[in-house]
This record gives sequence, C-alpha cells and structure tokens, in this order.
Amino acid sequence: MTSTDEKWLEKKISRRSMLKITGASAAGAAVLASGMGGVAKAFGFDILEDDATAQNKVKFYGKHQSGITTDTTTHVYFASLNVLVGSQSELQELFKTWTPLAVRLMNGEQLEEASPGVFTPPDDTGEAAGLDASNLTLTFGVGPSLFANKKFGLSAKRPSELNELPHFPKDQIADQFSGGDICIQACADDPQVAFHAVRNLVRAASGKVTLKWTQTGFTSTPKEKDKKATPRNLFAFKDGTVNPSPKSDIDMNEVVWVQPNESQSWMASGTYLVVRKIQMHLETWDRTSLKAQEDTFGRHRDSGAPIGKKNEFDEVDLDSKDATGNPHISADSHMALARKVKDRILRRGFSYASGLIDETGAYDAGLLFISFQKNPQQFINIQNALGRADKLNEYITHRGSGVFACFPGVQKGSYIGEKLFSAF
Ligand SMILES: C=CC1=C(C)c2cc3[nH]c(cc4nc(cc5[nH]c(cc1n2)c(C)c5CCC(=O)O)C(CCC(=O)O)=C4C)c(C)c3C=C
Ligand SMILES: [Fe+2]
Repeated sequence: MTSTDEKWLEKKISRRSMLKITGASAAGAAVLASGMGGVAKAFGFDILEDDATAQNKVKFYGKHQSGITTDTTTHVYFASLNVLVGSQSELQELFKTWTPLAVRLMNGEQLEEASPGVFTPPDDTGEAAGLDASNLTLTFGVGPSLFANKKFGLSAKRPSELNELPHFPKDQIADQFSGGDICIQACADDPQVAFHAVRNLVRAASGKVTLKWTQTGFTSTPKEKDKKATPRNLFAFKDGTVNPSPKSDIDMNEVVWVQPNESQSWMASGTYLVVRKIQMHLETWDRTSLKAQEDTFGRHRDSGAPIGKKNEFDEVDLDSKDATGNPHISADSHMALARKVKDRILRRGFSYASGLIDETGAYDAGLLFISFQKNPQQFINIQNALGRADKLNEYITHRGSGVFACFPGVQKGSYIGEKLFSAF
C-alpha cells in the first residue's frame, strides 16, 4: 500500500467508524486493525496523547488516576454503573474502549469528526462543543459486586479489604443510591463538561453497562487575601480544614496510595473511594442557634477556628476549658469524635441540591461525601467513632453508599484497569 493509499484509508475509515467497530465486536476490530498497519496505531488505544496545548487541562496519563489528588474542581458528576457483559474479556474490552475516549474528553476534544455523516447519530452528543477541557478529571473504580459476579472470574483478584460497607448506626441507605460494579467520578470546573463526559462514556458502552445511580455535586472555593480558602458546606461551616495535603507525597503515601505489598498487586498506586450521599436537614439547621451549631462541629462558624481559638488552623486542644470550667469543645462534637481514632482519610466532598424529597417537601440537599484512603477500614473506623454519639446526627441522614477500588494510573500504551486483568 502506498502512503497516499494509507492516508486515504485513514480518512475513509474514520475514528467514528473504528469506535463503532470496537463497540460492535472487539475481536473483529482486532482482526481488522492488524491488517491496517498505521491505521491500527492511529485508532488504537495506545496512541492518543495528552494535549499539552489544551486549555485548563489535567493530564490523563500518570502514576495515579486524576481526580484524587489533582486540584479540586467546582463540579462533580458521579456515576455508578452495573456491567451487562458476560465475560472477563468483554469487561477488559470495555475499559480499552473507554481509554482513548477518556484521553480525548480530558483534552477537551470532541469525539466527533469535523464533518459527521448525517444519516447516523453523531458520535459525540455535542453539548460540550466550544467548551474547553475545564480541568476535567475521570476516576474509574470497581466495586465488590464485580468480583462477586462469577461470570468475570475475578474472585481471586478481589482485595480482601474491598467489601460492601457495613451498616452504621442511623443509616437509612436506599438501594437506589448504593453500590454498583463500576464508578466513574467526573470532576470539572464546568457542570456540562462533567456530565458530557459520563454521558458519552456510558453511550460508547451502550448495551454493556447500565447506570445504577448518579449524583451531581458542587463546591466553591472562596479566596482570602488572594489565596484559596477552605470551601464551606451547606451548613456554612468551613469543611476540609483538617485534611492530609494532596501536595505532600509523604501524606499521600501514608493515607491514600496503596503501596506495593499492601493489597493485591494490581492495586499498587491505586486507592479506595468511599462515597456517601448524606442528606443535610437544612430546615432543622436553620432553626438552630449559632451556639448549638458551633457546638455541633466544635468549631466557630465564621472563622472555622476551634471553639475558644481565633484562627482556622489554630491547634485543637480538646481539654481547653472556658471561664466557667466547661470544655470549649464538647466530647460529642463532630470534630472531637472524628479525632478520636488515629486513622486519616482524604476528604474530597461536594455539596448537592437535587430538588425536594417528595414525601416531606424538604430540600433534597446535602453532602456527596467522597473520601480516598488506602484501605476502606480507615473510613469505617472514623464512621464507627462518630457512631450514635455525633451531635451532627440530629441534622443529617446517610441515604447512599458505595466503595470502589480505584485503579492505579494509566501509562501511555496501556489502558484503564490493565493491571487487574494482567496480574496473576
Ligand atoms: C466518616 C467520615 C466522615 C463523615 C461521614 C463526615 C460527614 C460530615 N462532615 C461534615 C462537616 C465537617 N466535618 C469536619 C471534620 C471532619 N470530618 C471527618 C470525617 C467525616 N465527616 C473528619 C476526619 C474530620 C476532621 C477531624 C479532625 O481531625 O479535626 C468539619 C470541621 C472542619 C474540617 O476539619 O473539615 C466539618 C465542618 C458534614 C456536614 C458531614 C455530613 C453531612
Ligand atoms: Fe466531617
């Protein structure tokens, strides 16, 4: 084949066709691809690059997945999916299909030819056209149910620490906001970009996955003296003051990243994501005195300082007493209880406001709590310490739950989750 022929073929067998082929039959695509030399490379999962020239772009390739220690964004679209395919190889193929799409989405590119055919649906659903990458991050994880499903033959690869979360006191977890075989956390500084990413990934896997539950979320980072300040939750308190630093490798290796030999080998440099959909009873909160609000957390609302102190980052002294000899911070405040255990987690939550609860007319609003830790037990220990005692319980209800093993990052030439399928 001459190079002109090859160029023509590349143009003719466009990326959209290739995506359709891989969608229809991975084996067929492999055969076709192997006979096409340059075309196979051009459309294969291993050739796509992070676009260094893209605006507001986070890198796809790296030691760790994005969306965990990368800068927080203003929006999230969190999706939990169930898998419909019937074998491990089809599951593997699914992640191969998603890999080049994820690179393109994080580059802020359309999944579409410049002049698509008019007699087929467009490849890209189109709503992100004209928007840049908006710091989109995509984080993929797999839940315990995937390993329990015999048809995937992955039971021996299940990390022993990956189990459905236990029932905690006062939990009111609904199946409609819980579990899932796969999670995709799409974070972006534009809600439409985050939604578009999940919508197009799910669409490219049509017939192979089904959405189980989804949740949007938002957060805003105020600036104080030109520096990023701690965001406030819907109870107006600074949320995230005491958190390990994503910029510190020491902190992240201790708290978040699975180290070699700490779990199944395929999890090295990965992490576990815990998600909880926590309704916050805004109406009750708004009828509560400022003093009782501050006692609930053990911190002052405006400054974020520990009660009795002036500044947000002042040292917490749980034994300090006021003029009458009473402790400044009550023992059953959220902060005091959360500090009782030595476990640490990286909290990266978002607020949500999703209309009203039908039965009560109350706001369906709260915290999409997301934490990353090298072992879900870290979360479990803290949640158990909060237990029934937490003053905050009066104002919140846990409604949704999930735990997912997030793969390590993807190296160029590889694909999402490759280590799960290759490690034995
Ligand atoms: C099991 C883990 C946690 C859940 C669930 C949780 C829910 C939850 N938290 C807030 C608001 C605040 N949390 C704060 C501190 C804090 N929370 C946790 C853990 C969980 N929170 C930890 C580990 C900590 C840090 C404790 C410490 O070492 O000091 C605070 C104080 C400010 C801060 O440090 O971020 C607030 C405010 C809400 C509203 C909520 C459920 C809706
Ligand atoms: Fe908290």
